[in-house]
Amino acid sequence: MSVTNAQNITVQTIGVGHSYSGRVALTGIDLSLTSGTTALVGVNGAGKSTLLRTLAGAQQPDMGSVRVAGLDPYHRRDRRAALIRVALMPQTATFPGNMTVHEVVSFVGWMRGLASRTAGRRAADVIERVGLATRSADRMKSLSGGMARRVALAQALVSAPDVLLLDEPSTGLDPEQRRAMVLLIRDLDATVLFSSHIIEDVLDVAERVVVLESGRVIFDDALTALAAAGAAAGRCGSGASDLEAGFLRLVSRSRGRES
Ligand SMILES: Nc1ncnc2c1ncn2[C@@H]1O[C@H](COP(=O)(O)OP(=O)(O)OP(=O)(O)O)[C@@H](O)[C@H]1O
Repeated sequence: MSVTNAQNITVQTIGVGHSYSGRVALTGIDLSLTSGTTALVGVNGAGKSTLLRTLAGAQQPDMGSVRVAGLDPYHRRDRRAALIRVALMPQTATFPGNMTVHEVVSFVGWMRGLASRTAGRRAADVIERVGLATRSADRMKSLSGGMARRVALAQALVSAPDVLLLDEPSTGLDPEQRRAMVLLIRDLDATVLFSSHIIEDVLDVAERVVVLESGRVIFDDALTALAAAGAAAGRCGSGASDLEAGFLRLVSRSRGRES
């Protein structure tokens, strides 16, 4: 079953491949994402971060092409217009420790083309949305790791991009913060692709799941289809366990084909 709407594609990859010093990270990736939330899952080293950076215009692939709202983020003519539409929350982010939370978020808004007053206002809004309003005037060096993750999300949200790419957004958060992050992602009005190792997060948020294994897409369908595959294999009967069983079954089948 296809879960994309060909008329409303906001991000697309065509035959994308990438290697690092001969080690293949991505190969033959054809993906179309439209509005809604998609989870990107895979074991360590499957290629998730590489794919997210590639879609964000942050890492030019060796092969194939990327389109954001029909624009090529790696072509000089389109790059500026494409990059305004897409934002990446990276897996690890570093911040200048002496800048305040409000300054680091509004600065990113300004860098992404907002007038400075608008950037300041939007920064205050998104800082509130990520639950850090009371820390807005604090210096970044005074924040915990989990709070810094939420600042990274606020930076991604500040320019209200059409496409949000979130690299393991809930990693390093305590259960309460994780829950808040999940609810926030669920309410985003954008095309969202987020990577995660936490199967409950996928269950709570995503409509669609893309599974990467050794740089290839081995599954791209509705969440319910992955859970159904897991239930058939393991007869678990609980959502998260069915998803996990579906995921493990896919990965082991894919590895069986390779060996
Ligand atoms: N900058 C880099 N230089 C060399 N190899 C890299 C680099 N970044 C990633 N790789 C390699 O590319 C492959 C895919 O890595 P990537 O970080 O995209 O996977 P991932 O699915 O995000 O992993 P994780 O879940 O551990 O974050 C891995 O084999 C990794 O070792």
